[in-house]
Amino acid sequence: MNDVPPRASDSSASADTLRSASVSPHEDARAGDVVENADQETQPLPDIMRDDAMDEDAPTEPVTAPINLSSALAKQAQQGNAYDSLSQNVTTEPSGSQPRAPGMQAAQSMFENPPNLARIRRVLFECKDPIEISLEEFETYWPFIDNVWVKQRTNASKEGHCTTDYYMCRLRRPTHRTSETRPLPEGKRPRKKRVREGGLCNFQIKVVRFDGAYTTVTIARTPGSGSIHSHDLDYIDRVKRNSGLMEFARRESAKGYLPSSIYTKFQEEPDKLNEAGGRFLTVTDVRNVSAKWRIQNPEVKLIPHDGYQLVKGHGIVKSVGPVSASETVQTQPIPSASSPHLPPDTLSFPNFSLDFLQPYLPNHSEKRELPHVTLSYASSMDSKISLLPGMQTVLSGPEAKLMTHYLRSRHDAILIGVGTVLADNPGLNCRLEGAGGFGGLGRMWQPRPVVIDPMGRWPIHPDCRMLRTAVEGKGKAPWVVVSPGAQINPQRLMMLKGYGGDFLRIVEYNQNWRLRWEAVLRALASEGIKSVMIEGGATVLSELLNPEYTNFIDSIIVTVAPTYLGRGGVSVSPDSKLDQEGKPNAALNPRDVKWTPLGQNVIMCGNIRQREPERPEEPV
Ligand SMILES: NC(=O)C1=CN([C@@H]2O[C@H](COP(=O)(O)OP(=O)(O)OC[C@H]3O[C@@H](n4cnc5c(N)ncnc54)[C@H](O)[C@@H]3O)[C@@H](O)[C@H]2O)C=CC1
Ligand SMILES: Nc1nc(O)c(N)c(N[C@@H]2O[C@H](COP(=O)(O)O)[C@@H](O)[C@H]2O)n1
Repeated sequence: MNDVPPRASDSSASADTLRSASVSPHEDARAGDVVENADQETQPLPDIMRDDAMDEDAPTEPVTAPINLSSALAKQAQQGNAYDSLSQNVTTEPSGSQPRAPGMQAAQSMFENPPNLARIRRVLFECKDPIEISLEEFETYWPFIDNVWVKQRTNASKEGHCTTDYYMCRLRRPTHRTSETRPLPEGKRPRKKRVREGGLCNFQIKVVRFDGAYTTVTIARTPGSGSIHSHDLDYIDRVKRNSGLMEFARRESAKGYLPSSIYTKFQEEPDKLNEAGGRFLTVTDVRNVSAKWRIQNPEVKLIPHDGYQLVKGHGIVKSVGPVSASETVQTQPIPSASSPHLPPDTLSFPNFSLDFLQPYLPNHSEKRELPHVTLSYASSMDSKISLLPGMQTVLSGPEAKLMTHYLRSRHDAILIGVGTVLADNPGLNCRLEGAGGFGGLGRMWQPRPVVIDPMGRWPIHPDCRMLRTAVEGKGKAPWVVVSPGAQINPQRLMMLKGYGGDFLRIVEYNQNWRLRWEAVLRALASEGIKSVMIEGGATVLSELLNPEYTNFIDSIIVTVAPTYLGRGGVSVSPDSKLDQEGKPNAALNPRDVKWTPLGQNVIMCGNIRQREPERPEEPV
């Protein structure tokens, strides 16, 4: 299978696992480890410096005479523009100034976008014609497009009046480099690297600065360059953030604001954020900028912006009413009141206490190798989770449903087997009011759906609820865990990636030729997942309740429904167990068990794995 290439950072693991992949195939089982998940949301790709891409002797004169910025904009407007939003500002009015009602206070914007930024980014990305601009214009706009370009070399004229910088598109060169084995400075962790195939885009430009009576900068394609990029600007914006945008984040960090608060505030101005190339900005990007500032200012206690608060388990949420300093950390999120603008499937935030869940929930401050795993499903009195194989069956009452969505919001990922996807076509998002897409910002509280589909049985298409949910901004696109034998054609791969999802390839099997759960969990951990809620279905749950997996399962939260589904139903039941004398024994007894009535259901919470004792605070 070569449509999902191995990732450089996993080279040692994949080498091992590829060895075991030569063992004979089986429907649900192949050997392995993750080979790729090129989700680039949070990983700025390393800069690529070059050597051979440009021909030194190639003529460097532009083919046509350069035009200035306004002509370039006018020309672009005539040609029509496929992906600038209609709302983009086309005047030269600074985009920060919006008409205001008399007496209205202007809310402080996070952005100081220069005029026409979206369009000028496009002009500087496309470089259709040579363009001559003033030095001031260059210095204003270039930082917002510098993510596209990687400098190759500089030539200066003998008199020093003319400097030419040669750039190639970031996607010209592969990210994989042999310098990976270079020793790292003490205390530095190796950077997670993504492999990108080289030669993707042959777009090259030169930036000629001429210092005369006044300084001009000419930007033009070089003769060896392709006439267009092989991708759009969004693609690059997803791969790497530009430095103009990150400067806004740095300025807010220097005011002592929490990265999550800065990120939240950015998301409140989506037009300006997109205009500045920040559509794919992540909270990790902001954290990286903030971390640099904090090295110089370690004593500063970071705070949320005015009108926001840090809510345990949910990050930054908008405050309702005035918030005093002592209230900045609360245990209960307070969502805003229902509004007609919310989608019709919005669930109101539980107005009853869910504190009983707390001891069984992930503690993200805990340092651990594998994610916290919660098994959570709804069962009948006779341990059935559906009436018939492949038939979705409602067992949770309204209160238990809200609880399930709350649990989803408290986990980084929701995992199910492909049998459940085929039976239920689920959304697997959090639909509580206040979650991203339901009145919340970005993908706030939204977990990552993960589907175990070793042979690629799921016919993923844009109508699947998980993809529709992602497109509507109401959840994240799924990651599909496959084995090396899965036939994933490139169109399918590109389609899923286009939605923000991905395939994770696992090449490790257990003795029954099933994917090793430890490898699945490790793969998720390596993608930054700290907690996983496993919802089903019957095959997945029954397997994980067996003794060999109890070390990986932290807690179990079962919604028990007052009904018997009967013998034809689909059971959740681990294998039978015998004691040392060969007598039948209980297969599994959860510990620290608590039963809590919730509407017509009863919720059984228990621990499976021994919990780490709480570590005492380290003395300062
Ligand atoms: N009441 C509830 O809370 C829930 C009920 N369900 C119900 O469960 C039923 C579906 O259950 P199942 O058919 O058992 O499907 P399933 O969702 O457990 O998926 C089973 C499939 O997943 C893959 N798989 C799982 N673990 C694997 C491993 N370790 N290695 C390799 N492949 C692995 C295999 O392809 C296997 O055929 C549906 O009727 C659904 O409605 C599902 C989730 C929750
Ligand atoms: N907690 C719970 N109670 C039930 O009665 C159920 N049937 C399920 N099923 C699980 O929820 C998924 C559906 O999710 P969406 O509502 O589509 O987001 C389904 O696939 C099962 O995993 N769960």
